[in-house]
Amino acid sequence: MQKKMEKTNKDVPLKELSERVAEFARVRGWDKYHSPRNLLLALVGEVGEVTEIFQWKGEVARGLPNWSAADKEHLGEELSDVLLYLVRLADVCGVDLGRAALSKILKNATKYPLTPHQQIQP
Ligand SMILES: Nc1ccn([C@H]2C[C@H](O)[C@@H](COP(=O)(O)OP(=O)(O)OP(=O)(O)O)O2)c(=O)n1
Repeated sequence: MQKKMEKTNKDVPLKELSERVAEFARVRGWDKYHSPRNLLLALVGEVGEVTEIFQWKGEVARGLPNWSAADKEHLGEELSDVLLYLVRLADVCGVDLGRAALSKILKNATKYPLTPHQQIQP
C-alpha cells in the first residue's frame, strides 16, 4: 500500500528515499530494470534535464530571485529525479550513501586543510 506523504519540518533521511523508490519499482514490476547501468543512464539523463532548465538563462543569482514559481517547481522536480536515481543507484550497488558522503567530507578536509589565514576567520 502506498505510504502517506507526511508534511512535517523533519529532515528526510536518505534511507527513507531509498526505500520508497525501491518500493515504487517493486510494486510496478520494474525492479529488474533497476540495474546499476540503467540507473546510471537514467541519473545522467535527469542531470541533463536540470541542465536544460538553466540553459540560456545566463548567470543566475542564489535563491533564483527572478524565476517564476513554476520554474522553481520544475527545478525541484528534476533535482528530485537526480537524487532519487542517485540513492537508488547507491542502494543497488550496496553503497551506504549517507556514510560514504560523510567519510568523503572528512577525506576532503584532510586533502584541503585550512590555511593559517582561514583558521583565524570566525
Ligand atoms: N523505471 C523507472 C522510471 C521512473 N522512475 C521514477 C524515478 C524518477 O523520479 C522518475 C522519472 O520519471 P520519468 O522518466 O517520467 O522522468 P520525468 O519525470 O523527468 O519526466 P519527463 O522526462 O517527461 O520530464 O520516476 C523509476 O524509479 N524507475
